[in-house]
Amino acid sequence: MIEDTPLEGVKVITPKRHGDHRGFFSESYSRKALAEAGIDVEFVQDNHSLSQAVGTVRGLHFQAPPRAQDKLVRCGRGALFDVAVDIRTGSPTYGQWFGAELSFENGRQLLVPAGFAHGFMTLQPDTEIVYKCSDYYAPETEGDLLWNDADIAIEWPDAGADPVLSQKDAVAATLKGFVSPFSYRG
Ligand SMILES: Cc1cn([C@H]2C[C@H](O)[C@@H](COP(=O)(O)OP(=O)(O)O[C@H]3O[C@H](C)C(=O)[C@H](O)[C@H]3O)O2)c(=O)[nH]c1=O
Repeated sequence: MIEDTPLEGVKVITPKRHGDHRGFFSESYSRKALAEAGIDVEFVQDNHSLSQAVGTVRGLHFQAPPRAQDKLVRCGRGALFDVAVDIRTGSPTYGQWFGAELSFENGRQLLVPAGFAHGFMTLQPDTEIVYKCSDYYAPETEGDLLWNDADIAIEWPDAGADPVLSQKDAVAATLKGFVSPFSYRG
């Protein structure tokens, strides 16, 4: 199932699970199935990270053009609140966010297109995130925005009362004064 969200191009994707007495089987990614739904992205790199503490926040991150990344995000173990923020200058939803709980249990995935910052907060210990990227890691093009920026005003779950952050994320830029490398092509 592929569901639209209020942000153009951000989709919630829930692949079918075939359950039986052993457990389940799911095609967690099919380029053909996505293309048939009008989502034609060539992913080239898979990322996998483990966050041990509940309330770990990673983000809000992006890579700037020409190394911008589309991401297809899922939760391999545990649960997390995954967020996309529209940072395309001129977009009618600039600065707006969409979030969804992704978990091993619900099998839900979030498609975060290039032009959107991405971040998440873990909701269970030892949560693993697995995501496909449409371009390779290019640290020289990385940008970030503060996870709790007052103007973006993401309604994070309570688990983030005392978040675990990287040093980089703790001092990320605010939306005020941010000059986006992305422009909206309506
Ligand atoms: C992103 C990345 C990182 N690394 C290395 C660089 C560091 O030595 C180590 C940790 O990197 P970082 O602290 O940037 O990892 P996260 O904080 O999880 O960053 C990611 O978190 C948010 C949610 C994202 O969507 C991005 O994919 C990415 O920015 O992995 C690599 O070798 N390749 C990579 O593609």
